Amino acid sequence: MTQLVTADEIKAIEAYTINEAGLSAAVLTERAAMATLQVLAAGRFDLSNVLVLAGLGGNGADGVALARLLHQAKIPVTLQFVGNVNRASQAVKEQLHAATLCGVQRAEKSDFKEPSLIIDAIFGTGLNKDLPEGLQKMLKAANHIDNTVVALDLPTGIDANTGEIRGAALKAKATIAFGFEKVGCEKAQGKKMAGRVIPQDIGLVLPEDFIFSIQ
Ligand SMILES: NC(=O)C1=CN([C@@H]2O[C@H](COP(=O)(O)OP(=O)(O)OC[C@H]3O[C@@H](n4cnc5c(N)ncnc54)[C@H](O)[C@@H]3O)[C@@H](O)[C@H]2O)[C@@H](O)CC1
Ligand SMILES: [K+]
Repeated sequence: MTQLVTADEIKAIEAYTINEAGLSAAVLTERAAMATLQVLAAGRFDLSNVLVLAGLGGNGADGVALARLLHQAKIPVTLQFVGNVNRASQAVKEQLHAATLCGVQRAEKSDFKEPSLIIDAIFGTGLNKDLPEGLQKMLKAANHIDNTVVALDLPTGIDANTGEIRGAALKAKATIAFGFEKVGCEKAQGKKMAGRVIPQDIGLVLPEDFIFSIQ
C-alpha cells in the first residue's frame, strides 16, 4: 500500500528537502515535470495535442515546466494559464521565461474539445478555499466533455486532506502524485475525481524520525 500524506506533512517534507537538504524548489519542480513526462511517454495516453492548464502557484510551476519538457520532446503542447499571469508566483514566472525561450505555444482560451489530453496543473496541495466561481463553471463544463485529464499531484478542486470538492473539481483519468499520494485522493469525492493515482519519486528527503499520521 502506498504511503498517504496530509497537506501539512508534504509541506513539511518539501520544506525540509529545500531548507535542510539544500535541493531547491526548482529542482523539485523539474523532477516532478520529468517524472510526469516519463509516465505520459510510457504509451497509455494520446499525446497528439496536449493542453496544459496552469495555475499561478507551485502546481502551475510544475505544469509550465512540463509544457517545456513536452515541447522539447517534440510533443505538440499548448500552455494556457488559469488566472492572471501577472499575479503568478516567482516560480511560475521563472518557468514561463524558460518555456517562452524554448518556444512553448500559449493560448488564452480553449473550448476543451480539441486536445487529446489535458494536464491539470491549476491547483494542488495549496488549495485552501472554494474555487472562484468562474473557474468552477469552467471545470464543470470541462467535465461534460469526454477529454482525458491527467492531474498533477491532486485534481484541482479536491481538498488534499478531506477529499471534498471545493465548489467544483476537474475529473481526472489519472493523478500523478509527487513524492506521496495525498490522503484526499482516497477520501470522499477525491477517490472518484483522482482516477488512477500514480505516485512518483521526486527525490524528497524525509526528516529524521518523521512519523506519518496515516500508517
Ligand atoms: N513547494 C515545493 O517545493 C514543491 C511543490 N510542488 C507542487 O506545488 C504544489 C503546491 O504549491 P502551492 O503551495 O503553491 O499551492 P497551489 O499551487 O496548489 O496553489 C497556489 C496558491 O493559490 C492560493 N489559493 C488556494 N486556494 C485558492 C482558491 N480557492 N482560489 C484562489 N487561490 C487559491 C494559495 O495561496 C496557494 O498557495 C503541489 O501540489 C505540487 O504540485 C512540487 O513541485 C514539489 C515541490
Ligand atoms: K492539479
